[in-house]
Formats: sequence, structure tokens, C-alpha cells
Amino acid sequence: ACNASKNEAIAAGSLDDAERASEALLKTGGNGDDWGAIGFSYDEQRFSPLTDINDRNVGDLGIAWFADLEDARGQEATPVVVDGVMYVSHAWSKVSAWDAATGKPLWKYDPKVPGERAVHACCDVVNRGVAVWGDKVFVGALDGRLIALDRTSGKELWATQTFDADRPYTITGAPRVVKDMVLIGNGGAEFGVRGYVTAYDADTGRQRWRFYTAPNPKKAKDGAASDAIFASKGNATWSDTGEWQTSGGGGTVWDAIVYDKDLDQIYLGVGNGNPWNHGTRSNGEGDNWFLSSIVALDATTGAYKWHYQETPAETWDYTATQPIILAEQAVNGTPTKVLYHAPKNGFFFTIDRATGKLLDAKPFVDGINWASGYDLATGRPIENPEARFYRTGKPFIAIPGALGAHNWHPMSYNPATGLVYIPAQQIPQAYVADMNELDRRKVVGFNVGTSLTGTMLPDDKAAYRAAVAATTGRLVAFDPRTGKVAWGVDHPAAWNGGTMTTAGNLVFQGTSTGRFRAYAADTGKQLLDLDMQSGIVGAPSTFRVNGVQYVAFQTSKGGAFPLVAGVAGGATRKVPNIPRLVVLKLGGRAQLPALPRATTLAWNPPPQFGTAAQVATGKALFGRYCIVCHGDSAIGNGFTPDLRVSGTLANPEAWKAVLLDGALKDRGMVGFAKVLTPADAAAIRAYVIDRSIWTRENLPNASAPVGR
Ligand SMILES: O=C(O)c1cc(C(=O)O)c2c(n1)C(=O)C(=O)c1cc(C(=O)O)[nH]c1-2
Ligand SMILES: [Ca+2]
Repeated sequence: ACNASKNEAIAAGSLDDAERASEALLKTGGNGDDWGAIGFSYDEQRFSPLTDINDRNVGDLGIAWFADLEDARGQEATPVVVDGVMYVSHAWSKVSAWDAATGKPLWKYDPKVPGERAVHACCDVVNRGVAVWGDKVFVGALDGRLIALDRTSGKELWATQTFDADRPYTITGAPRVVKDMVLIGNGGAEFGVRGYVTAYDADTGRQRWRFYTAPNPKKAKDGAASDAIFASKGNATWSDTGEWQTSGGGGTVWDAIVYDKDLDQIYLGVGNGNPWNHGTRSNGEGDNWFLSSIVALDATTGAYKWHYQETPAETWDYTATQPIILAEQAVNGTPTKVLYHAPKNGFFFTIDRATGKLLDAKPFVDGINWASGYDLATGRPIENPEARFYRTGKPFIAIPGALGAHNWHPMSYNPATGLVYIPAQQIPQAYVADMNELDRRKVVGFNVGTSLTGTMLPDDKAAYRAAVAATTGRLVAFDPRTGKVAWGVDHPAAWNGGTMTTAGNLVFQGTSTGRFRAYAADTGKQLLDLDMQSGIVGAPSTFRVNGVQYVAFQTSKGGAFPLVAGVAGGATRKVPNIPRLVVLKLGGRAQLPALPRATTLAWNPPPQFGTAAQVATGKALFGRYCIVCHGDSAIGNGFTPDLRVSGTLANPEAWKAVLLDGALKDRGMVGFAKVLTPADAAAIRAYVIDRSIWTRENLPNASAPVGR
């Protein structure tokens, strides 16, 4: 052990020339020619100093080049560009490299994630990006491998398995490189896992340290960097018995991991609890560290420094995993190192990076009803007692809901305007405690202790319309100095793309309804509106090659909302889903191919065979096992099929082969025979036929989303 730590001490900080160049780039962001990391630099502000494209000429942007991608699933990654080469990850954890100026493909890498892993991904088989470091590119694969690729050839250099693949863990987040280590977390807190982050040696993939973000189930030691803080304080914030001990408690770090070069520490954005229901997770007792917290760690050892818990005793899937931005702000006249955070719970947090002290917490959306605000003296929210649905025993329609007032879609910060540009949204959701939906032996399906069936829309056209109307999106320019929204732009639907801002007084954002837009960063005036044919969820980046500035992003619909939303997808439902990499420049003239013609569904449901009771059973099972991927009312979304018109619906044998035996498991549809009986499968079929007949009778002109 003595020797190992000595070797590690020698290894630490021994960077080669290429790695030193990467570190220098990440520290400052350079002159803007490169976009060196998904968040631009260590501060992850997503702010470019480039001004070639600016508020006077941005209207001349056109397409320089584009490339169609393989998988019509969510493309969430921000393109990274170093030395004129673009590195970008895609659905199913694939990676590609391109000549960033010409679009010439350089290499492609496919980690060949087994299709059936998809059933453990709550929110689509997405990947939020790569890390470029020295002569390597790192990616986290959905099945848990952290992979190092050769930057020039795309060949695999090493791969290490980061979790127990028998548990419902996944990786969707981007690795971050800090010193000579590569850091990665995981997802899975809807199913039942215990979250952690691990640092690996960037050269070899050997583990350096691990920090658990939820306690050891026996409140014992793990031999991990997190042991000391759990033993001294953290364990006491969890009940002595409770579902957390079986489920793992959640607290996954599935997106934000940020390095603070000024204070040499790391911030983790920690996710929700498992089950969501705090009443059963921890017997309704304790704050449950480190759920829904920002945790600061020593960058070298992973030792705990401080944390701030945004939602104590989290029970609404209010993750704090959202992107974290490091900035400086005058606080009472003193320049202060702060971090900005706009998590799911709807409040914008300004936190002192040195101490973890809450400086301000103000709403960035309207209508928040789970808490009226924060007590800045204690740092705690002032909760609405009705919101704790497991205590009242009554359903609570929360704003925000589980998809958040802001999800993973990256926000950006412009030091010139002092504003933070947040892809915000309104997606209310009903929470109904239901322990029948918790079955920890069944590792497929959500185990959240609330009823997803209970969140379904009623069979009522007015209610449908109300649900669509209540679900909206908004680009919010938030001013942390005043704690107020400086300006906002309403979008027709929720789930819009991440933002990027520049010294050219610009903010860029793609929308879920297929537009790519630029706004004046100071006033919000719209300056560019390009038709991109497809919904957009990812964030853009910008870079310069041979003196020409470009803007790059991926198109595609995907992620949690389109999977589960059903009709609440509203205006996004008629917009195609086209996976594509697009690069713009001033005067770009490339044309996208013509869209395939919109298909209109022929409603041709097979005759109903089930009784009302069977349909009701089918509905409950659908909510339990199917809705999270096939959407409310089995409606589909352009990348999982609309089951109401599925060919297999007419054929009970084919239906069973898919649903129970896993005939389509390579596409992510595993067999559910472990948890569903043939009678269950028939009941679900009866329910979907009911939906199909209902649609034919009530919404005969509803057409399927077009595209691929
Ligand atoms: O609790 C988790 O472990 C976890 C993981 C993920 C993920 O890895 O994508 C998401 C969420 N939760 C989540 O709550 C959520 O809203 C979400 C949206 C998305 C997405 O990519 O669209 N992922 C996730
Ligand atoms: Ca979650």
C-alpha cells in the first residue's frame, strides 16, 4: 500500500506535453479557436470569446456542412473541437471525429452496447459528450465501460467497467479530466441503485478514488473517500431501516462534475433518491445526504470538503445533477468565487465556492408550488406541506414535476451581460404515493414508490388540451445579481435545446419544434431563426478554423420527455426526429435534403377482446412497466413506436413474443417474462387496443410524428 501511494504521488501531475496543452486549454478556454470540452473550459460557462459572428451579422448564418447519423435516438452531446478536429458522441455511446471545417469524416467508434441495456436507461440511450485529453478521447458507455480512445485513430486504448452490470446502472454523462484522472458517475436512481463517482488514472484506467453519494446500506465503511463524512454525519441523516437499504438510496451523479481550478476542488451534482417516496425510502426521516446536493471534494483525494443540499429529504425526483457553472460575482461589493445552478426544483442557486454557503435562491420559472422560497439564514426551502404527498395521502400536482423546471439541457453564462441563459420549462406532474408500484426484486421498470399510472391523462378532450397548454418551454435569461429574470422568450413546447453564448452578444438555442435560433444576449431580441427539420435537444458549440468561425450542434428528439410525454409533447409531436450533425458559418449555402412526406396514421385497431376490468389492469401495468418508454396512452414519439398502430397489436402471439420473450431485445425492448404473466400481457394488449379505438373515435385526424 505504501509503495502504491508513492507511485501514485509520482504519477500525479506527471503530464506529457499533449496533456499539458489540454490542461492549459481547459484552464483558460484559449482564444476561442478550440471548444476544448463540452462546457468549453473547466468553468463550464459555455461562453466563447469569438466575435466574428455577432449581433450585426448572425442573420447571415447558413449551413457549412452536415452529416446524417445512424440512430434516431436522442443526440445530447455538445461537439468538442480541438486543433480543427471535432469529436462528438451520439446515442448508444458511439463516438465520431470529423474535419471540423470541411466535414470530412475521420473515424467512428462503436462500443457495441448490448441493445437490452436500454431497459435500464430511464431516459433514452443518450450520451452527453466526450472529454479530449492529450492524445486521448474518453467516453462513458451506457453499459458502464469507461473507454479511452486514441485521438488520431479512434482505436480503443483501454476500457474499464465502472459498475456492477447486474444492477440497473447506466452511464449517460460525459467524463471529465482533472489533473491526470478521468472522472465518471452513473445513472439509475429511478430503478434502484446507489450513486457514486470514481476517479481513474487517465493513462491506465486504474482506480484512484471513489466517493459514494448515498450511504452504505449497513452504514458500514466502504474503503472509499466518502467513508469519513458518512460515519461522522451523513449516516445519521438516513433512517435505520427503510427501502433505501435494499434499493441503494439513489443519489446518482449522471451529469454535472465540474473542476474548480482556482480552489482545486470538484463539484458533483447529485441526483434524486430511490425510491422517490421519502416516506418509504427513509421512513420519512432525515435529510438523506447527499441526495439533491452539490458536493465539493478535494480534487486529488476525493475527500469531502462541503455540500449544500438544495432539496432536503427529496421526494419529487428533484435532482441537483443539472450543469454547474463557475463564475465570479460581486457579493456585497467583494469579488466572490461563486457557482450558479438551476436544478429541477425551479430555484436558481448562487453558492460561495469556498465555503458552500448559500448566497441566494430565487425562482427562475413561474408557478412553483412545492416551496415558496428559501430561508437564506438556514439555507433551507420553505415547503408547502401539501407537497409531501406521502404524508398527506393525497395526490399533489407539483410545479415543477419530475422532469424539472430545467433538466440536463446545458445553460450558459455570459460575463459581459452577467446573465445566465436557462432552457427552462413547465411540465406539471401529479404525485400519488403507491407502494404497490415498488417491487425491489424486479430490476426492470421504475421503482419510485409513486404511481406513474396515477399521472396519466384522463379520457377527456378538454383535459388533453389543458395538459398540452400547461406544458411549455421558455428561454430564461436570469440575472444572478438581482435574483430576477432579465428577459425571457416563450417557446411553443417544452424540452428545448441547451444554450451557448458568445462575446458577439449572442445566445444560441435549438428548439424542440425544429428551429435553430440566435438572440441578442443583452436584450433577447431574436436575430436568427433557421428551419432545422428536426427537434433539437443538445447544445451548440462554436470554434474557428483558418480564421472562419463556425457553430456546431446535433439535431434529434430524445431523452426523457418525448419518451414519456404522450400528448403533452404538444407541438413537438408533429416535428420530425432526424439525427444529424450540423455546422453553420456566415454565408453557408449547404441545403438539407427534402423531408420525407408526412405519414398520416390509418386507425385500424383490432377488435377489442378484453373486459373493462382487463383494460383497467392493463392500464395499471402499462403505467408500471411501459409508459416510461412508450408514452402516455401508448402514443410513441418518433423513436419508440406508436403502439396504437403497431402491427403486432393485431396478433396476440406476436405481441407475447415481443412483450414476454424479448423478440426485439436487440433494439432495447427486452422480454418482461420475469415480471409479467401471459394474462398480464393480454391485459396490456387490451388496454392498448382501447387506446387505439379511443383515438380513432375521438382524435381521428391525429397523425403520427413524421420523419425517421
Ligand atoms: O436518477 C437518475 O439516475 C437519472 C438518470 C438520468 C440519465 O442518466 O439520463 C436522468 C434522470 N435521472 C432524470 O431524472 C431525468 O429527468 C433525465 C432526463 C434525461 C435525458 O437525458 O433526457 N436523463 C435523465
Ligand atoms: Ca432521476
